[in-house]
Amino acid sequence: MHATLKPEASTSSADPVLRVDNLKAYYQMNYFGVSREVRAVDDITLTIRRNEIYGIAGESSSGKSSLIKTIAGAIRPPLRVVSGSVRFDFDGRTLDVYNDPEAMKAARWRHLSYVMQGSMNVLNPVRRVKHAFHDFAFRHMGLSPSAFRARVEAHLERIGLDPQVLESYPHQLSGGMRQRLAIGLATVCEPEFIIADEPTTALDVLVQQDVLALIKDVQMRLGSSIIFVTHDMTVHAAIADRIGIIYAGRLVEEGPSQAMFEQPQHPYTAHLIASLPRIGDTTRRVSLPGKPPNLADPPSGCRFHPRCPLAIAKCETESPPLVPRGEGRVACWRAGEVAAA
Ligand SMILES: Nc1ncnc2c1ncn2[C@@H]1O[C@H](COP(=O)(O)OP(=O)(O)OP(=O)(O)O)[C@@H](O)[C@H]1O
Repeated sequence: MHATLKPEASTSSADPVLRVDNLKAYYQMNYFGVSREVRAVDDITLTIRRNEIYGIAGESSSGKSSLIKTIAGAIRPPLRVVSGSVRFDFDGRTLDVYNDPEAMKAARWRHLSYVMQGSMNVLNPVRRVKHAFHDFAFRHMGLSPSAFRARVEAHLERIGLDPQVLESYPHQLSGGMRQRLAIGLATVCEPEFIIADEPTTALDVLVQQDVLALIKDVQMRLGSSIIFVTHDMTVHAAIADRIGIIYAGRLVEEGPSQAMFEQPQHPYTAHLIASLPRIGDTTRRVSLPGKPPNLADPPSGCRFHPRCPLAIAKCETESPPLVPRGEGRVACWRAGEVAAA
């Protein structure tokens, strides 16, 4: 076991392991000589505690993947960090993702791992699965080749895979097995922090349940923190301790999942919850009018106001700050008037 990877005795589960402060990350675009900025991550501040599963929700193009890539330090042009910071606390030391590239490189896989969107397809189709484990994890574990193989085999067994899969080629495995392997790869070094982008989206419902149970199990066993993205609120309900709701590049609500499902504070969250199908309820789900805004030219004031059933004049001109409310935070001038879904 990596004794140094575990939180020190003096740390408690209330300590933040990730602090994101006033983070802005924009796509710098150039169309026929005209430059534009797509404000995909626009002034996000959040913290994640040890042993916590934090879900990020929001509709397509709201900026979820851009946020999570920026947190993972996995951005490439045209996306760039404009301001703000992303800091992890590993083993009592602060890792400043955008100011310490060497420490970031050393932390990858060992302290911090990233299951990117479509990661079940990252396995090289012409190489046996064992090579992926070797390429990603061997140098971080400080083990002899035979001890490393034994460790990987034990890990695969724990996550419900026959160690024989190491000798397979990716095309010989089902989508669910490949997604399990992607999670296996991300967790074999027992990282303190796991970042996952849509880890279950491409899977059918039964396999999805299986993979969710696996993520939860790995998190409980390792005591890791997880931040994950999905647009699927039922997945958040199943595994997230807290949820952050993103709308047009901004965090508009955050809180413990149960409280959020019982009493959403933002009209957009109320809509996301109300649009979920319910067993036995045959009434039509109401869809939200309009489209998500263009992030190169977002609406003034509250970005949700053109689609909001509660909007008043102030919402068009003044952007509501994200302020504490109940057990979480919300950015809405009319938060007290949002009806439970
Ligand atoms: N490579 C890119 N170049 C320019 N703009 C981009 C790029 N990737 C994403 N965007 C824009 O950034 C904004 C946020 O996109 P992002 O993919 O982060 O949203 P998302 O919430 O993860 O969506 P989805 O659920 O569909 O993956 C969108 O307006 C999108 O068009």
